[in-house]
Amino acid sequence: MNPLLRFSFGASLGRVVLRPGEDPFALYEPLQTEAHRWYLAEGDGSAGFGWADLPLRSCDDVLEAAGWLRSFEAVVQVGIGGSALGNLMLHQALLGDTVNERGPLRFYLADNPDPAKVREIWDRVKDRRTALVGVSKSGSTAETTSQFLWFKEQMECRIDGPVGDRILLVTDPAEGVFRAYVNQTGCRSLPIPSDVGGRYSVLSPSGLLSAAALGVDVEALLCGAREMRSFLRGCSDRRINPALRLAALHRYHERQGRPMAVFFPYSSRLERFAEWYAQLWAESLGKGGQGTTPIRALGAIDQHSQVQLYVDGPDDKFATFLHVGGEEDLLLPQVVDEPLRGLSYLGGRGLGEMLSREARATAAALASRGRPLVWIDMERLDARSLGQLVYFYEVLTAMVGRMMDLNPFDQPGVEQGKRYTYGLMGRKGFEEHAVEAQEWFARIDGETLEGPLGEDAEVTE
Ligand SMILES: O=P(O)(O)OC[C@H]1O[C@](O)(CO)[C@@H](O)[C@@H]1O
Repeated sequence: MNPLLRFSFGASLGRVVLRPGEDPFALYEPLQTEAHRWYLAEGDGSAGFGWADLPLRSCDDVLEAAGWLRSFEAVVQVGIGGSALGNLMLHQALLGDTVNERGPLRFYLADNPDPAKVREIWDRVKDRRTALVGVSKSGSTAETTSQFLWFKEQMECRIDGPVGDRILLVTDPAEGVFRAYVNQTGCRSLPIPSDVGGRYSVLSPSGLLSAAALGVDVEALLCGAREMRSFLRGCSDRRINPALRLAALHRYHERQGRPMAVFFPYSSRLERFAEWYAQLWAESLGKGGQGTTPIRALGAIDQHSQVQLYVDGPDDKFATFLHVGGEEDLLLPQVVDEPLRGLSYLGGRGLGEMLSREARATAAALASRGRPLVWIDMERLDARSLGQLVYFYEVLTAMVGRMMDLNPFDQPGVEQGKRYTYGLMGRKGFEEHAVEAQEWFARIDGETLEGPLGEDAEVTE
């Protein structure tokens, strides 16, 4: 078994109604076996499977470009979705939220095209020697390309010399506007391999570049991913392979009327991992009327927010607890002040010890109500173990998609919105989409209540 992650499935079935002799794992046996065969065959050559071999790719080009980025004082990365969430996830998990306060290189991610946010980033970097990194698999996403244009223009107005000397684009090797810009200007670039989709690209230069520039050991990250890859490929026993087991449980609980998949890490450093997971899960598996909704939770914060609903609300969720060990603990003092005597049970205990016990307590509370869950123990959180976890979730998601008989690598529902946006922004060739979007929106708008709320309304207590 893999050394850094341990999976416990014991309490995971919860209070489900089983017919005599029914075994949820047995129910899915043929699908599990087929999904594993499909994974080993790398999707039988179907598009989008390039992520599976990313851990085998050399990262020399990333390390070289990261060295170049470190010659700047600040980096602005424009990118969204899979071209942003992986970066934020790696930075938080391995460098902490205060990385900008510590390091000589400041990093800002311009994902949402919100003018206030963009202005704020610019105000922070405009007086520094700044590099502009554009990350986009397609090289055409409007949120990313628009911000690229804006930051490039600001930089052009402010610096001497060609702005291209400060630009690096991470994009498809052959297609898209970003690639055309690289070909035309000769600016620096790194590839996102053509058969790797955005949300599966964190182990490609898309996710690795900023992490390496800020000091993450990306070789250790890839090493962890390689370890998980060999483990999951080598273990075809569906009762031992944790990805196969968990895939069957996710399917089972969806079919049992639990359309929500809660991801509940007990570590502030994994809050963004939950966001990264949510995109991977939702975009890969929400198709054709199927799919479970990923819910981001954080221990212990959500004990004081969502847990009431998980324990006492409808039995419609399947939770994954992720417990992290090996962290530095902070010891609490013995309580001597008279008025604080009621807290003496905390004296001499650790904060980390408490967080860890709270994870157990919450999982136990759910189990006591028959709510299904799976428990993952991470021996410690470092680049290697995170590489294992990332790769595990990519394989799990892909295999669940295969068991659902859908394509886990496309996103037709998102593309519809993208086409409407292009149309509404006046992009040539998307005129019909603009008309269609306006027609649909008119129907939504048509339902607006007449008059501003409160003006004519009689308020009765
Ligand atoms: O990297 P790109 O091509 O700019 O895409 C950004 C994001 O947009 C999507 O295509 C749709 O949201 C995601 O899958 C992707 O991560």
